[in-house]
Amino acid sequence: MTAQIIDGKRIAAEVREYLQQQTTRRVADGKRAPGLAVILVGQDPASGVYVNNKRKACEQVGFVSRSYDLPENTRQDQLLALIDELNDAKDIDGILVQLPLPEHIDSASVIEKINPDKDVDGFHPYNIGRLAQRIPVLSPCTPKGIMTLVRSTGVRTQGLHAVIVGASNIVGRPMGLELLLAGCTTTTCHRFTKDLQQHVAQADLLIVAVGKPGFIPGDWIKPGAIVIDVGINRLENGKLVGDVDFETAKEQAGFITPVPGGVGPMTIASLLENTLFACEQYHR
Ligand SMILES: NC(=O)C1=CN([C@@H]2O[C@H](COP(=O)(O)OP(=O)(O)OC[C@H]3O[C@@H](n4cnc5c(N)ncnc54)[C@H](OP(=O)(O)O)[C@@H]3O)[C@@H](O)[C@H]2O)C=CC1
Ligand SMILES: Nc1nc(=O)c2c([nH]1)NC[C@@H]1CN(c3ccc(C(=O)N[C@@H](CCC(=O)O)C(=O)O)cc3)C=[N+]21
Repeated sequence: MTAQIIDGKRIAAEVREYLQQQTTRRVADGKRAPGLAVILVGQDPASGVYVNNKRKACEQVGFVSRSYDLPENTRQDQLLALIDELNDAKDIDGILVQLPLPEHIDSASVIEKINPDKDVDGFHPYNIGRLAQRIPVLSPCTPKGIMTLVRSTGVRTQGLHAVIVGASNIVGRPMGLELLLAGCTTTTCHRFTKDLQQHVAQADLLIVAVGKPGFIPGDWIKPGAIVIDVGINRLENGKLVGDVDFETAKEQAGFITPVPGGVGPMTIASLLENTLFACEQYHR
């Protein structure tokens, strides 16, 4: 069996197309375009690429994007002061602080400083709490984008056994919540999980977000499963690969996302969706 490829690049382009139409309509109605502020502290090359992709996507759909590239040695109080200023800015609907932050800055304090109404990453404890209670919310972009990809397969999520490998704040844990809300029976695996292979083999829907190239071999995967590979790993030869061994996995899975061109573009599309939502819901 050869898996159907879930084309995240195409689905993300469709979402952006819709957002562009909505933005054009807003502006024609005399309203302002949604505005996103993106803050990058330091020079991490990978973060630089993602941040640029976000800025480009904003421009493409007609949003206003404001960029703040701060030096590595920025103090926490300076970053918090900038967030305060953006919390008050009338033309800014979303604030994104690229993670990871340099070690001398406490990311939890930074995230909590963002006005929850402008927290388009959906990382603020208020928004995570709302998500857990199924109240419409700004929800974390990667899990949100993955839900769009899963729905694109046409497979009903209710009753599926979803196995998530990785339990980070930004992907694994909120992913478990989203899938629980979608009616899946969920298992979240992490560093201390015993017999990972046995859990993976039971997954009708497998989400992998660990950050280790080829971490999940194809022959662990249940035949016909939906496989979502979140990992972004740059090999020494420059090639970008996921956490799942794609070549062997596509012979087992029913559906699979590629890297690149799978989850990554959807994360950005979901960020734009959240920015429009924040604009319409909170700051019309
Ligand atoms: N495509 C996209 O849009 C995005 C891609 N990414 C990519 O996804 C990957 C994961 O990112 P992120 O969640 O931020 O990473 P983190 O490093 O924050 O989290 C990794 C998770 O994997 C778990 N883990 C590590 N080793 C093992 C192991 N041997 N067995 C089981 N679990 C293990 C960790 O467990 P523990 O909690 O016990 O430490 C942790 O929960 C990275 O490659 C990142 O670049 C991330 C965000 C968005
Ligand atoms: N506050 C915050 N919010 C985030 O959402 C966030 C973050 N910090 N820190 C880092 C991770 C990672 N992440 C990605 C976004 C886009 C691609 C992406 O566009 N990927 C392309 C390829 C990119 C490339 O060529 O390197 C693809 O998979 O096709 C990847 C990864 C968002 N994250």
